[in-house]
Amino acid sequence: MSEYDVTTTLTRPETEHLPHRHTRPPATFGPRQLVRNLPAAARKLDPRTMIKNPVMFVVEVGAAVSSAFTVAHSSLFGWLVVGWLWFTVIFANLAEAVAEGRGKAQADTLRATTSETLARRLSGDVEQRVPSSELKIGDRVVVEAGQLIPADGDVVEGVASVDESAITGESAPVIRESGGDRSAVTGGTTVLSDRIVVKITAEPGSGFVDRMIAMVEGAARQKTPNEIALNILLASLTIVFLLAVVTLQPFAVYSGQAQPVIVLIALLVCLIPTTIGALLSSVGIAGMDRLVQHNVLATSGRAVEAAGDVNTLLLDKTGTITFGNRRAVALYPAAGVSIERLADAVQLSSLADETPEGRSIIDLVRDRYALPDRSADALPAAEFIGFSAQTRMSGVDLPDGRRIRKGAPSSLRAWATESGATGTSTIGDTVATVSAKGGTPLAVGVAQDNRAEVLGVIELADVLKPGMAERFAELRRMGIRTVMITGDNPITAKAIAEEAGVDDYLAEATPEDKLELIKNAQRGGQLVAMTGDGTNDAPALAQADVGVAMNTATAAAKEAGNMVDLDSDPTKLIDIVAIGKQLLITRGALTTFSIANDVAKYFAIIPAMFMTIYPGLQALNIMRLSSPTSAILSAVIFNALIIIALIPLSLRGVRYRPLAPAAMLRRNVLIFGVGGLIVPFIGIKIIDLLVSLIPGIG
Ligand SMILES: Nc1ncnc2c1ncn2[C@@H]1O[C@H](COP(=O)(O)OP(=O)(O)OP(=O)(O)O)[C@@H](O)[C@H]1O
Ligand SMILES: [K+]
Ligand SMILES: [Mg+2]
Repeated sequence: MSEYDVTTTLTRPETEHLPHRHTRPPATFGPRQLVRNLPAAARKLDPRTMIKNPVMFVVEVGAAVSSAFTVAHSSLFGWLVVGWLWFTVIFANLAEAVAEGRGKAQADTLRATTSETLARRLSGDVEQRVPSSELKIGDRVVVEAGQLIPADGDVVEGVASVDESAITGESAPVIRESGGDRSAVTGGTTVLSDRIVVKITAEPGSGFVDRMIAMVEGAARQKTPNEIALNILLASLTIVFLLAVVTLQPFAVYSGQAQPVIVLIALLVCLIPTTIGALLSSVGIAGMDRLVQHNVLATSGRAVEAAGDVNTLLLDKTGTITFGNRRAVALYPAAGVSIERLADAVQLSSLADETPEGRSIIDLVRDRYALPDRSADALPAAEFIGFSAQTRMSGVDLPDGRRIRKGAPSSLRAWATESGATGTSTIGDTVATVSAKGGTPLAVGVAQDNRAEVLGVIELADVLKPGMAERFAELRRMGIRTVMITGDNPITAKAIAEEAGVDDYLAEATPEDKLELIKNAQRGGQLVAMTGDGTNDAPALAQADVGVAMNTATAAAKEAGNMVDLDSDPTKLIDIVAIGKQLLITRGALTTFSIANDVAKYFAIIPAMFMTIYPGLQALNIMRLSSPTSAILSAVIFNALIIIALIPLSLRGVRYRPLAPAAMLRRNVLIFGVGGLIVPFIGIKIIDLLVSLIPGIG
């Protein structure tokens, strides 16, 4: 094996890829937020909005009926109950409004990037200045240093460094270039150097940032299947309690003490699961919001929940585990082939290869082998074959009948054999050596008149992002298996997999293989997360339960996934999983608390309510509440205040600890179940002591 060039220096990896733990400061929560969001909470009183939350809708109807009843039979007790019933509804709306309000602040910052600019649209080679709002999909625009990119698109010409801090909050510039997996640019970001031509892929107003705004504002939020199921359960409980309260009345009538409507309504509101009914949606919104703080944008609440239960993580190699700027660093001719002949073939095969790999090959050949500077235009009759992830090859068919190809060694060998190559290839050793150090070998071959020959190998080098091994170990501790999937050959895959510390790898994977792997895992009951950046990852990103596209990814990949990591850090999944788990635990804890709470209220107030009718119940009245009216009013007040008291928990989430699920469950049932049973007794008693001081109540 001969080695000609190992001195080519690697381009410095982009800082954008470094897995830094970028977090935005969490929004603070205090009484001021509550007051500021009161108007928004009041707007939500519209019954058409309320009906989406059946439990709180029942409370609103109850409050309205009580109001009418109290107008007819005015009493201090009546007006106090009516007031607190309306507070209950408003507090629930406040929880949601506060959660949404935090997103609005994010949205305002983002909206600043969507301002109108003058775009330099190309028609043919002529430049026209048009307002960015008039751009259409498919338009090509020129953007130069210092200018704003007018809308989302793909770079089709040139390389530039771009300042994306407006959306990522990260000030280090990123490289965007045509051809590869780093071609996508976002409207509202600024070109810092050079000149690029961008082909618009989204109409202004429906681009990435616009979708981000809709997401963080909650406008695009839909209830997840879990939330819908829980809502159905809560609605059913509400009906059960409604029946229970209604059937109380015949007993009361029988004993000559028919209860006023307002008392029955108050009792009903106390018994139905208002706590979780009020906080359910803010828990979901807060989960999304916590992701934004970690620089992750989720487009589906369902994905956030699924993240909490993920047990397999698939990762693309190039651009995800490695930096993704694979550069050609050396050429190795096969035995009996001169370096000049190899270099010439390599150049011809790459003249029209617009991938970053292809361009780096041209740079290498020109810099190191001083070949005559050919351009694709100088070979008008040549037919260039672009790279595809399916063929794993690219090349050229020349007018003289020669067909040159370069590509993954296995694909190239198959092509060479098909094209008439005889004898064994002499590049095996080189392929093995390059692969063993984690590089990507590309084999080069030529075919003419039923004869084909393998000419040598190009070495592409790529660098692992730092800190991968420790973070994959952390994922392992969380019970998540990591699998690297790559289009690269098995030896390269093995070398990188070992260095990165993933549990398993799949090499020579086509986009279909990636998709199939995910479907198989899902059939086996696994919940699968996938991170990737390439257009060839898009089908897999779409199929995965949690599809996280790197921010550096192509538009297709970003579109297909249900999350985008603005930091392009594949190990961000650790945070995503923790946030998902926290969301599930918080919701479970609040549901447990809410139901335990309601049961306790039943036993706290029923004896007090009926003690004058059935003096025997006095024995059960362990709380010694001062009077039936005081008992009922206290329970209603407690029921409303507990919502306000738990808003911070619903926004912040229950503290997540990496415990086994069973231990976690036990812990939560204990704290929130038992807590939910005890707290009302104490709370209602204290409120009763205060309320009984009011003349006419006690
Ligand atoms: N420009 C190119 N011309 C010819 N062959 C290429 C070119 N770029 C890559 N290849 C070959 O095709 C294989 C698949 O490349 P691709 O970028 O699709 O990988 P992938 O499936 O995205 O996996 P990963 O990104 O994890 O490496 C590479 O391993 C390489 O052998
Ligand atoms: K309740
Ligand atoms: Mg890729």
